[in-house]
Amino acid sequence: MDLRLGDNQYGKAEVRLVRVDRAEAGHTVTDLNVSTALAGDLDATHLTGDNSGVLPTDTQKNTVYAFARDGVGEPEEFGLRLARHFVDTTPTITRARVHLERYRWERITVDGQPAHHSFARAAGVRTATVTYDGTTAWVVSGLTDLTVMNTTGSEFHGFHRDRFTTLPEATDRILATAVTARWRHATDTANWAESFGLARGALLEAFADTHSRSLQQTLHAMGERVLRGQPDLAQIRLSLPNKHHFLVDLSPFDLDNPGEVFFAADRPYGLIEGEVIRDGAPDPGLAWW
Ligand SMILES: O=c1[nH]c(=O)c2[nH]c(=O)[nH]c2[nH]1
Repeated sequence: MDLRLGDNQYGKAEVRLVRVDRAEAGHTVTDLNVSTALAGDLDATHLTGDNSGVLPTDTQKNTVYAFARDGVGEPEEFGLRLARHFVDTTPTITRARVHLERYRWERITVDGQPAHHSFARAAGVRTATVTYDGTTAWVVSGLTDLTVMNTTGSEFHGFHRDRFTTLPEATDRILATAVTARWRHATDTANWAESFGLARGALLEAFADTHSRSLQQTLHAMGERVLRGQPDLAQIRLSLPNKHHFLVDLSPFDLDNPGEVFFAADRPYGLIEGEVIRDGAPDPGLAWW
């Protein structure tokens, strides 16, 4: 035969799970979007329609909800529980990948007091991807949609010019981006909450205190700051859309514009992506991304 079945995986995408912990002192909300992807000996279903080795995606969804009955914990923990369960209990499945997004709900304050059971959805999403192959569990933590802006301290000049280049050299511009970052842990045990807090803080601090000559340079500084702060992190990848802010020409109205009035464009946008890797970090194999 000149054709063969290539790589494949299957699972339930975007299982929306909200868990309420009803402590007397105050409720807490865990709001997740969970996606499962299983791989293994699945030739039969593709080639002959024999589904005896297929754990239905409906069952995978049910497992997410059933496991949540005991509590969810940190996204990495919940992902590890699920991934290990699918591989360790399903004969045909040799690899499970569980991707989680956790949405933020902040407690509302009433007359200076934290509300008992009222929350407002906050910006920014925490992410985790766990991949387990029956032996090793790879854990990647991250965040997305963390929108940040520096109103000065950003330059972009000295770039290559050709006959299509019109961009003026900028010695003082707005730098804004919505950070997507994923960092890979060298181990499958960690204080996930603390590690996430440190990484998020490092990203924000590096963005704020790096005098930027390009978003590429800022990206590298952000990645470096995260890895320097946590020796157990092996690798970080960043994807940074350059949210351009163009100074509006007010001269038709006989007005100057000393860097105060901007047009915030939403597209197109520069998309700057890159990674920082620690020398000697274990090979992530298929787990990365
Ligand atoms: O920080 C930047 N990097 C670029 O590569 C680029 N290209 C561009 O047009 N503006 C910018 N800004």
